[in-house]
Amino acid sequence: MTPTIQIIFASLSGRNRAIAMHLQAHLAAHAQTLVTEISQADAFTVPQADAVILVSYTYHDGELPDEALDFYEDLATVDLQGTYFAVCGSSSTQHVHYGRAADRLAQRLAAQHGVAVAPVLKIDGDPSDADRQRLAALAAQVLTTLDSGN
Ligand SMILES: Cc1cc2nc3c(=O)[nH]c(=O)nc-3n(C[C@H](O)[C@H](O)[C@H](O)COP(=O)(O)O)c2cc1C
Repeated sequence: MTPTIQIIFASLSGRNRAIAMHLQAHLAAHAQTLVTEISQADAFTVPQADAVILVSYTYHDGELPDEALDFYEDLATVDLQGTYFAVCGSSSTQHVHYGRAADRLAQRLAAQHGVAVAPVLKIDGDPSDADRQRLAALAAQVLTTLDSGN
């Protein structure tokens, strides 16, 4: 059966939106994909997908984006057993807490018993060609995991 993958992104200036679309482009031929901006995402429906990929920038002083807070809080009451996940995002090494929002999202997904398919993938600023390859590899890893898990 065709797996379903939800891609949820937070993006202020567009990098993480583009990353979400890039991931979708790699996944769409093999999975049913749904891309949602995080303030519009419903944490309670995440378990309906076979896998979820969160894509987020980091803001303030290593914090989650403001518009991600409701989703993050709601997630704390959701059982993600059997849901695979990956987290990635563009943030900036110019800041002390590089990409910490991505780490926090991954920790929350794991705390709710989601199954990580890969380590958090952090991108510094605009994705380079190498970063695009790492994103493609992440997408492939999600598909491989779903293929072997279903
Ligand atoms: C006010 C401000 C605070 C930021 N704080 C952090 C931070 O603490 N850690 C980090 O890794 N990046 C930080 N960033 C960098 C953003 O996460 C980075 O520019 C990211 O690529 C933005 O993604 P977007 O284009 O999807 O909005 C900050 C950026 C701004 C403008």
